[in-house]
Amino acid sequence: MGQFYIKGGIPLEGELRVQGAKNAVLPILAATILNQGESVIHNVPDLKDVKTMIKILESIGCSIKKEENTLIVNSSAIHTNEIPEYLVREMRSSIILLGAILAKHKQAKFSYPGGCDIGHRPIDLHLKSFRELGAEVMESHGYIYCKSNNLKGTHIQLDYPSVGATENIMLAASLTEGITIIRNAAKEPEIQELQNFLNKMGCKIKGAGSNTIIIEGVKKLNNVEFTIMSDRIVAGTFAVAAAITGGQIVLKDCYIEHISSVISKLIEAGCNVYSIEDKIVINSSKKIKAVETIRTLPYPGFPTDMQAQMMALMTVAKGTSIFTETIFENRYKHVSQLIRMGANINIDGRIAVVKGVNKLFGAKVTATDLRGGAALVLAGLSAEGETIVDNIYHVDRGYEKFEENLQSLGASIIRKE
Ligand SMILES: CC(=O)N[C@H]1[C@@H](OP(=O)(O)OP(=O)(O)OC[C@H]2O[C@@H](n3ccc(=O)[nH]c3=O)[C@H](O)[C@@H]2O)O[C@H](CO)[C@@H](O)[C@@H]1O
Ligand SMILES: C=C(OP(=O)(O)O)C(=O)O
Repeated sequence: MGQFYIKGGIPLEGELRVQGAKNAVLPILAATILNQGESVIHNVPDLKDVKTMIKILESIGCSIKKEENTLIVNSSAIHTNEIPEYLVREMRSSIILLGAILAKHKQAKFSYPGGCDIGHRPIDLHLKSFRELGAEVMESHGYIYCKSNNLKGTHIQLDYPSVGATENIMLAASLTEGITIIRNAAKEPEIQELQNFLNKMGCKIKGAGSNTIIIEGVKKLNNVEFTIMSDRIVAGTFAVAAAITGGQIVLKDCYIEHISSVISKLIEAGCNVYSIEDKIVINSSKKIKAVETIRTLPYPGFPTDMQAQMMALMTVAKGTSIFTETIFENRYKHVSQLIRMGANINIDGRIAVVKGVNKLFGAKVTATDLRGGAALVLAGLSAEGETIVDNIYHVDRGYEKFEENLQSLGASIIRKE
């Protein structure tokens, strides 16, 4: 399953280019099946989830060429709308293919998606929206059966601004006759990125980034070439790595406005953070102050995908921080592992109270999910002695060359298979 061996206590220093965004590239890869032609996608991060998405696309008949960080997807010879169950179960994002397959192939059979164990993660909003668009959706024996001969543009009011449901509706509606309006849509930058990609392919979508998205269905799409934006969660993770080690780093090719909620907490914690063009500079003196409250919220609120990493930082801050995880009900699995390293954390339901300690101590810990695993690596970088993080395949879902990038900033971290 792989392990990281980390020797803590080295302040990180240097410059790093931030990888392409996982949560942008996955729905965009799903969207490549819409044009029945060629999509050239640059800045694709080399991640386990991307490899799974490639396998899924190949399993339905797409041909894919990889040239370094560029993928060329040809979707002209898709021969089935059934995706092998073991691939669907490998990651949550497989569900996004349902919207694309419905739009293009009018029929789909799917099992429920898998992914990290961070909560129940229902897909009721996705399925309700497909029904509102006119699809027949049936759930039986663990499978979802969808038929969509009569899709029609409509008004969809989401009960919650779900990222995945918003993306799925955009994909399903893009080739659907009429106008679809999504209200209470998710506003994440990855939604805007999907809109940019789809419009470059010939779709007519506007409003992404606001809570109302308007999709005018079109009949045919064209070939497309697109470059994936940088990953705001990876940028945030490295910013915290600098903060927790008392380091000074520069992150290149990223947009500070995408992580302003994280940056404002780092500034509150005593770090000096600013941006110059597409670079973010983070200076930390290691005298971290506790941030009183951290409440995860849909964008532009504090991202749930940064909660674990920020908690690792608060374990060594002066004072007490209170975390409220409002998005996923089971996203505190890293807490028991941080406690093994000497952290003082108490959980009551969705609240975690973190009392800062002077230092953490190296220990053998287990990654239980993607961001929780990254948080343990950050804790290890600051801890006294050696930390061994087990089950790092979780971390490989979202971080390209994680240990190599940390090494380039001076960290002592090696991978053992
Ligand atoms: C690949 C990707 O982009 N993943 C991101 C996406 O996940 P994902 O798209 O799964 O997240 P959602 O925004 O859909 O989920 C947010 C909340 O809504 C609930 N919900 C969602 C759909 C639904 O049909 N019913 C329902 O109740 C979920 O259980 C969760 O409590 O957004 C999350 C929230 O920012 C991030 O943590 C994930 O990294
Ligand atoms: C939870 C995450 O991803 P996914 O939705 O792909 O499980 C994440 O990126 O932190």
